[in-house]
Amino acid sequence: MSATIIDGKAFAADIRGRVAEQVATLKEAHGITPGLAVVLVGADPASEVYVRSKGRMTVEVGMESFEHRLSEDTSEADLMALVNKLNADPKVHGILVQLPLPKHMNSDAVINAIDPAKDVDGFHISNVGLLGTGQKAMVPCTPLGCLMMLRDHLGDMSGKEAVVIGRSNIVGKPMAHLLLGESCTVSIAHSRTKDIADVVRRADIVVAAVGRPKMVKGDWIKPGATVIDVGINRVEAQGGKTRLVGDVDFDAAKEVAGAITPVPGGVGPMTIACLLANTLTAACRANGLPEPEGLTV
Ligand SMILES: Nc1nc(=O)c2c([nH]1)NC[C@@H]1CN(c3ccc(C(=O)N[C@@H](CCC(=O)O)C(=O)O)cc3)C=[N+]21
Repeated sequence: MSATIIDGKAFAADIRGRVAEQVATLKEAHGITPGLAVVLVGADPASEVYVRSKGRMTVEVGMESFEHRLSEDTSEADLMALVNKLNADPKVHGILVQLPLPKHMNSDAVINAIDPAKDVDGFHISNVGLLGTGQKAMVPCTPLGCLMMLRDHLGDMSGKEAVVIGRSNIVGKPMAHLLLGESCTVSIAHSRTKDIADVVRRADIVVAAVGRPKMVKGDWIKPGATVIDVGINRVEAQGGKTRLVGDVDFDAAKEVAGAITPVPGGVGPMTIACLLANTLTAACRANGLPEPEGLTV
């Protein structure tokens, strides 16, 4: 038996279409154009690619895109000054400071300087606390995208065993909170987990977010489980080229799983779609308007 392949690319395009419709309505009915500011410090080539595609898709859904590129040796004080300026700018509804930041900066301090209402990454301590206590928050884009795919594929998840592999602040921990919100029984496995294969084998839902290529083996997967692969690992391929692989051994896992997301074309495109959804949500909330439909938790 071969698993259903969850098409994140198509799903993300659908979400962007829904965002675009609601942006058009917001413009017509209220004269509001949602704006997203992306700040990139330094010139990491991978980050450049993501920032460019974020900017393009922001414009495609009818929003305003503001890109700020700062040199690698920018001081933390100068970055903070930019964040404060964006906080005060009424045309900016969402702010994303691309991570990782250069080593001389304190990322926590920078993130926590963002107005929580504009924190479309959902990384501010205030949003983390709101999510952790089940209150209305800005939800981090990657876990939100994973949840949307899970809801679409499974519907009701209550009582299911979910195992999140990875305990990062940007994926693992918020993902666990979202799954708890769906009434799953949630475990978080990580590098120190004993008998990780056995822990993963109990899962009806596996979310792999460790950043280690093909770490999750086919025989770790319970037959019929739903597998969400968050990993985006660039590895050497033939002819001196590189290619992207996930944290899951896809070819083996797809023979056992009920459904699985591919890499590329799975979680990655959903992350950007959810960033746009969060920006729309932020613009609605900033103007006291109802939440966009079908785009929030
Ligand atoms: N403050 C902040 N927020 C982020 O959300 C953030 C960040 N910093 N830093 C970097 C990571 C990475 N990230 C990705 C988004 C989309 C794809 C994506 O669309 N990937 C495509 C493939 C792209 C390719 O071919 O390289 C896919 O998986 O199909 C990947 C990675 C967001 N990040």
